[in-house]
Amino acid sequence: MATLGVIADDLTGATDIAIALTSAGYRTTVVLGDDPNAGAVDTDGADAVVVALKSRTAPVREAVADSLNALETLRAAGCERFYVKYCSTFDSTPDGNIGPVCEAVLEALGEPVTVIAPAFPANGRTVYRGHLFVGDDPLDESSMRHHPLTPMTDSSLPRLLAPQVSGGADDIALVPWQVVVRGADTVRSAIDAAAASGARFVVVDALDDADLDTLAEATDHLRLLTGGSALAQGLRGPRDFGPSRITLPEGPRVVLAGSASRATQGQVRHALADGDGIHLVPADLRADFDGVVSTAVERALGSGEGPFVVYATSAPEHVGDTADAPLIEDALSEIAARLVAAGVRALLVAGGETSGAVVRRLGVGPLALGPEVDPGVAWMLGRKDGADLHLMLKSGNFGGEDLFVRAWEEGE
Ligand SMILES: Nc1ncnc2c1ncn2[C@@H]1O[C@H](COP(=O)(O)OP(=O)(O)O)[C@@H](O)[C@H]1O
Ligand SMILES: O=C(O)[C@@H](O)C(=O)COP(=O)(O)O
Repeated sequence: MATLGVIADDLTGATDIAIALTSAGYRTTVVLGDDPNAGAVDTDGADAVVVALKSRTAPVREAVADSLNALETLRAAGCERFYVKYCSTFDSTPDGNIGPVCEAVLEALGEPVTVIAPAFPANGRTVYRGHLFVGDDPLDESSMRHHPLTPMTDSSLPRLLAPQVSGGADDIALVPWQVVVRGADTVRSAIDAAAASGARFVVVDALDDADLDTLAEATDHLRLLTGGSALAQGLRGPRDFGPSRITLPEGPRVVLAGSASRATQGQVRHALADGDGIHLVPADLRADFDGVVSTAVERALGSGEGPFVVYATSAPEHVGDTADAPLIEDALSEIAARLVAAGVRALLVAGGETSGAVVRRLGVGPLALGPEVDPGVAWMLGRKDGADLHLMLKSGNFGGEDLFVRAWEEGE
């Protein structure tokens, strides 16, 4: 029976935390939240189950309902401890749903307090004095300021959270780094003291993995944790896994990049220098959706050794009207479906929303985790029409610049 249940707000986030949990010693299964069979998925033998939602940009009411449904699925699978996984860049405007989802899950569990811990040091996300940094920059000065769906204009986690929870600023406390370095017992006392004075959401600073290990130990009495994936690395699972291996099938090396994030833009440019690709332009899709999709599929199927990249964005000026986002997601999903129907058995998809759209269109069942290629990025193995399907679902901002080339060399 699984003991840890994770509610992840997007599919790449689900992959990311599945990687962290596996390295922490949990046998982990990822199920899609809107898979009609999700409730019946066989999670026997799993130590952790991750339900992947597509709720990051959903309206509050819908995100809360989906998250509470996921909680029920996890409880039915035998989970006793829970984790709400959101993005390490805390993608959530004042109308965002991170606060409402955390509050709803906390209340459904009848628990008094949880922590807010988006830090992911290996990918440059750190929290100091409650401010979230991306590399050298506060969140609101990073490329997240211009994200097409969740532009971030503040870096203070307490300030971002206050309008989203019912108790406002009084519901939120901060455990600063100066307390974190004093060790797990001190952090546990600080969290309990914050709860005793009425706070239900405790933001905890973290500059490196050691700080997150301290936090994981300090919170082993809490039934609900919330954060990015890196806090999960500090949890202690029951197993010790060796490195996992895969053999990628022969065939075109197709990358479907819907992400407009800076890391993806660099990866697209790097891959185009080594391979070939096609730029999806919303106006062209509106004029002749089927024609554009057919051309992309034909060219991808005929591509050679290098990666073939179908991309919506390779430069900041490509990011257009956010109203075009669903059109691009539809086009990339349709291209994926036609490629798989034509026999392609490995696809790399960049972007959380994009990955969610593609995987739902493909109708892939539960995903098993393969080797980690970069922090938070791994090949996953699903089944489609009775055959294996390898998927790399990459968070927009993750991965080295050569990832779209290197990913395919992993299983050679
Ligand atoms: N040129 C563009 N114009 C409008 N929307 C775009 C463009 N390029 C990408 N998008 C949309 O932006 C969103 C990017 O989100 P996502 O896939 O989650 O990437 P990330 O992981 O980088 O956040 C997708 O919905 C995608 O369709
Ligand atoms: O925590 C993270 O940064 C990732 O797991 C994640 O959720 C990234 O989301 P996308 O950038 O939308 O892929």
